[in-house]
Amino acid sequence: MLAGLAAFGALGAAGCTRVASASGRNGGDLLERLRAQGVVRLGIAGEIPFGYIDRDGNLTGEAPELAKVIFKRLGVDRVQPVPTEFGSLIPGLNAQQFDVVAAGMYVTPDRCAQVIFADPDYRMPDAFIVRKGNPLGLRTYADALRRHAKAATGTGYAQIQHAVEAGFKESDLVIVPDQVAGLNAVESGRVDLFAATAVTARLVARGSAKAESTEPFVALVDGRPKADGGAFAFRPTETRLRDAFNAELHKLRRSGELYRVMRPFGFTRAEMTTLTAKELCGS
Ligand SMILES: CC1=N[C@H](C(=O)O)[C@@H](O)CN1
Repeated sequence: MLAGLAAFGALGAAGCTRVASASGRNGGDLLERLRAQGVVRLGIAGEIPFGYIDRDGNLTGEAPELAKVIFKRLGVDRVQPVPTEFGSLIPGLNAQQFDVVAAGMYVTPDRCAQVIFADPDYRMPDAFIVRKGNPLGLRTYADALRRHAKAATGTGYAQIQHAVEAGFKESDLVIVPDQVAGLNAVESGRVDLFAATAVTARLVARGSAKAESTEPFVALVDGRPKADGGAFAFRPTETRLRDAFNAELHKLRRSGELYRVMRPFGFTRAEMTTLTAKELCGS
């Protein structure tokens, strides 16, 4: 199920851009349009297990699989991937390159100023990829700061903020395109750690002879543990689509099907959550 990630570069979505209809801009009828088209375009970031293309060329991951179930219930039969870098997901969504972000994106106040989120479908701590044996003993951002570790994370990742909250200067962080580049940077010794979601770190380091993932840990904000939950993101005008999506998500959660969809991707009951987007947006 967790088959390898097809190589993604920073694929643009050229050719996918289209001009929003007036009603699309004011949030009127995207759901109706998607129903008529029979297809919804999902922005993904090539990250196992969240959203990726498997070795057979098929779109999968917790978010696309959930999207398939939910959009079918909403009357949209097909999903179509639009791969891009994680840091390009919000700009791509707002530039109409795809209809929804299906990449397990954390709901953060900064992002809530740019997009609207469904409620989180999972919660997750961070972890590091470090050299085998963890020679610097890096278990948290505070450890990494104390040990003057060279820290890396991915473009646009929430972990940039987590590291900065712990005292790192943003300009001292090495920002790489994705988790595969992060693993390579650790393996080659260019950096001491790559910070990611715990499940990303675990899965990308699995099988590496030179690197391993640390135990999961919760990032701190203002000295307090930070709750991180990942969700689908929509353009700010698309409240009707977001609300319809949310209603189906809640039904799946209540019936236990949400967990059944997510479990094959390495999620456990500990990662299921009742956090809301509103709570995580801070409003
Ligand atoms: C699924 C995911 N979440 C984090 C974020 O939302 O920034 C980053 O670690 C990138 N990948």
